[in-house]
Amino acid sequence: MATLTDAQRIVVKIGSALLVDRTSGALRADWLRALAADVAWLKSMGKDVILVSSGSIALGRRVLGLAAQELPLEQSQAAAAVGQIRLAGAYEEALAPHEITTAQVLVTLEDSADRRRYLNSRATLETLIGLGVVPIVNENDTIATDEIRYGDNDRLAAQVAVTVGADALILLSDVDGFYTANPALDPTARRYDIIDQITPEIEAMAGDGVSGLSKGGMITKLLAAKMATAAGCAMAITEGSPDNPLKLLENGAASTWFAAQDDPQVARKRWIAAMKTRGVVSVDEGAARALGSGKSLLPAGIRHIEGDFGRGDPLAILGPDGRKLGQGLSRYTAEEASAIKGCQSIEIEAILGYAGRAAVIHRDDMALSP
Ligand SMILES: Nc1ncnc2c1ncn2[C@@H]1O[C@H](COP(=O)(O)OP(=O)(O)O)[C@@H](O)[C@H]1O
Ligand SMILES: N[C@@H](CCC(=O)OP(=O)(O)O)C(=O)O
Repeated sequence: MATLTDAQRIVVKIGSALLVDRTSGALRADWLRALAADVAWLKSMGKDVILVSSGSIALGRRVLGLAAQELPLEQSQAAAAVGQIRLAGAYEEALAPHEITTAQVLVTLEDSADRRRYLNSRATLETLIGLGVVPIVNENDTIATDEIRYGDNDRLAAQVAVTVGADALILLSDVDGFYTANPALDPTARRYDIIDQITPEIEAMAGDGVSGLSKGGMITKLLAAKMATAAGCAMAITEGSPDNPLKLLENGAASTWFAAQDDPQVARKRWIAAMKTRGVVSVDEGAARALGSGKSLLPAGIRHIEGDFGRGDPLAILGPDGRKLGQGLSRYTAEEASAIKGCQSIEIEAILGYAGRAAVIHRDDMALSP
């Protein structure tokens, strides 16, 4: 079974019901302080931690004095705008005593559907993580309308986990795992310790949530599990409400783990290899050798560029003899790539007029042919 200490990059999703007291609507500050201690413990082991936290609507509705039932879209957007400041502030305050810097990252469904925006958000998250920051991610509820929103943070958290190549996704919930039926309604329901495959039988066991503050229930958690595990990220559901839920999970607290189907890197490369290419980049002998030994493609090794492609589009990579070496995602447009081909990376800024990335195709975005 997967464990937290085995994972190097961990995404933790915190549901509204954990962060906000159900009756008073107030922030559960003591619980959050204990969670911050868990995050500090993981960071002290050299792990990368990304938090995906719900709670902006629940916090904001209390401040605005809005009713406890389902709000019309405009009101929930207003509540999110008010609550998100408090939400991010609360994490900053809780993690500061551990000398952990936080960053607020608000995303919408479109940020992952549009490849360019996806790559940009990936680069930002990667930079933050590299600087030791703990990103606090939520959906940008204030601007996301129904057609363009996830609406639940389970799938959003899975998307973040896939985007950053995490190897563990932990959903802290109000239930300690996945049961044969909704345990709130069926006292005979039994919990699974581990689920290797999400079969139609498993899917049929997932029901809605009943907490009133949350969205999605088990249905969105299973969708999240499918996304994460297919991309090589193991996922756990565990009860989040006791203090220090991550330490408890590591010490064997009840949970359900969904097994990763693949290594995250392998899954990502398979995804890239299956894309329809939008252009061609032909490279010289030296670059072909460099790619073969796992390096990124630098402008210096590029001979020709073909096609009309944008940043993030997939390109076929051809060797000097015209043989296809593989394919990868371009970090430049066709126009930019043509302008910098054959040049040293250090010259990019002078040629384009702005500082770009050193590689035209980064090795993480490249799948070489077998
Ligand atoms: N098969 C199942 N196993 C466990 N919980 C289930 C199942 N089907 C439905 N549920 C419900 O899903 C709830 C968890 O989802 P949700 O209320 O959305 O919480 P969260 O705030 O963590 O997103 C549980 O409390 C339970 O009522
Ligand atoms: N983005 C919304 C939360 C949506 C959501 O998924 O809520 P939950 O089921 O509590 O994780 C918010 O911050 O209020």
